[in-house]
Amino acid sequence: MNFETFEPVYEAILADLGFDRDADEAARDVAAGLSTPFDLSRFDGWEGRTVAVAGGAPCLREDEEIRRAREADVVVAASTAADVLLEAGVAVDCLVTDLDKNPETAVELTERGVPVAAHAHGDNVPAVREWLPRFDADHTLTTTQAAPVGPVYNVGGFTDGDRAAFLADHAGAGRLTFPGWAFDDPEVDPMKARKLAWAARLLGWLERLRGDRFAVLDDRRDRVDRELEALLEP
Ligand SMILES: Nc1ncnc2c1ncn2[C@@H]1O[C@H](COP(=O)(O)OP(=O)(O)OP(=O)(O)O)[C@@H](O)[C@H]1O
Ligand SMILES: Nc1nc2c(c(=O)[nH]1)N=C(CO)CN2
Repeated sequence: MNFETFEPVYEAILADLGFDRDADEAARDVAAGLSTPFDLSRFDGWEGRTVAVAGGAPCLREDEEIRRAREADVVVAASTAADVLLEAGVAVDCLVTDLDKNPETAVELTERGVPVAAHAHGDNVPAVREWLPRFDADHTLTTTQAAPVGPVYNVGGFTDGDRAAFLADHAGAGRLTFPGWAFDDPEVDPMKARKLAWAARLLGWLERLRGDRFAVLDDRRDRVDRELEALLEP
């Protein structure tokens, strides 16, 4: 997805969650100064393949969810999903993170040559300054939710998990599966619940754009469809 397509939805997210576009742009610019270009053709091998987009819900630890990740051709892990999968012996092909929970895992993965998509936004500039320089730049894709500049990319998405799905889609992924997702997780705080509601809308948008249906949305599709009608109406 290009930024022009993403921008109206991005603006709606900012308005709903009270985040500031100027702060996102400032974070992007800090990240740009600490980044080198990343060749996205590196993900060409994902084309047409089954990609598991692993989320950070507690259910990821269940055997069935681990199995779904293991069976995929490619595993893209959002944030802490990487630690759970690595512990279970499932190889991770890419980590998508905004650096707030497991940056040490990200350092380790880039050192092993596994690409990490590191996201800069208005509320994580200290983490960007601290951690980006520690990553192996050859294996670091820097992302923003604002307009892309130079070595900082935006292929759509907001939370780590849905950004991972947009990245997989951008790379031409075939089937997408979603182990470790729970939109109605009673354990999360109110802000996280609102972010998860956006993750659901963004995945709903992505499945429409792909002409696809993600089983992970089956219990929530009516609600997401209603919300998308309001969001995407001209
Ligand atoms: N119940 C859930 N709790 C947390 N994350 C979930 C859940 N269900 C799906 N996810 C997806 O998994 C991703 C990784 O979750 P995790 O809690 O490990 O990371 P996070 O660093 O807090 O994510 P973010 O910063 O994007 O909120 C989230 O970004 C979200 O897209
Ligand atoms: N400005 C801002 N942007 C974000 C934030 C956040 O807390 N602040 N959290 C995200 C995923 O959790 C993604 N983007």
